[in-house]
Amino acid sequence: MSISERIIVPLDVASQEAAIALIDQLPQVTFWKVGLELFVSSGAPILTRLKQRQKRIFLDLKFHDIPNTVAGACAAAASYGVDLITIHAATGSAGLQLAQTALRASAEHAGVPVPKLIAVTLLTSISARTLAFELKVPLELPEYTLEMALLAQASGLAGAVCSPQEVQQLRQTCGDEFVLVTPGVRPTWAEAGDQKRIMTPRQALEAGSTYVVIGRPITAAEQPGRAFERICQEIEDA
Ligand SMILES: O=C(O)c1cc(=O)[nH]c(=O)n1[C@@H]1O[C@H](COP(=O)(O)O)[C@@H](O)[C@H]1O
Repeated sequence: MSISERIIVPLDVASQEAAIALIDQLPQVTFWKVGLELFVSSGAPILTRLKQRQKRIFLDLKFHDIPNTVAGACAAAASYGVDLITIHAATGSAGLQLAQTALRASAEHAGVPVPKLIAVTLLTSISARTLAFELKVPLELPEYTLEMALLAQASGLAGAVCSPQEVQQLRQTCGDEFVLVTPGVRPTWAEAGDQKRIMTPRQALEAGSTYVVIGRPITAAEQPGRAFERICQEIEDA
């Protein structure tokens, strides 16, 4: 995989028109993420538009519900023929297992490749302080994310989403085949914004990320194409 193929760019915009404009502005991006904002506002047609352009798709709807409901949602998502789908690890093993089984059956029935189901361990906007004092989780943050990744792996999932700060530990424990996707990635010249547990793209890939998700440093740049190229160059110069 080339460096540019390991960068997933989110289409965090509110309309299909805005999404298409961004896709056409960044022809060098091969892997796009469709998240809650765009999918809720525009629905599935954006997936068809991406496929027409031979793009890979990360359908990031972060499912979190009872087992029967997440399984149904994963089955529906899998039938679109996307590459990656997210679910919260906190759904628990019964839901994760049922979702994985339903997703596989649905993809096979639709005759599309089976998407990789990956579990969000802990959102990258959550700090150690918030985990302890708001969410009342009695584990240290690195231990909690590792436990969530192991739960996902034991439930048959293909990978996990974590911050770059935990990715090295997860890579060492979960092995080379486990897909690790890290948002919360910021070049030194970009603002952190609401992300709390950040690293640079190069550090994240060196620490073991399979893919990095980089949004606003690219999409909010004056020249998104140049920002994307600059990030690729900074990784390659390492
Ligand atoms: O699942 C995700 O992609 C995700 C998980 C997470 O823990 N943190 C996180 O930021 N994301 C997504 O990654 C993207 C990050 O965007 P930027 O902060 O603009 O780079 C957003 O689309 C988030 O929805």
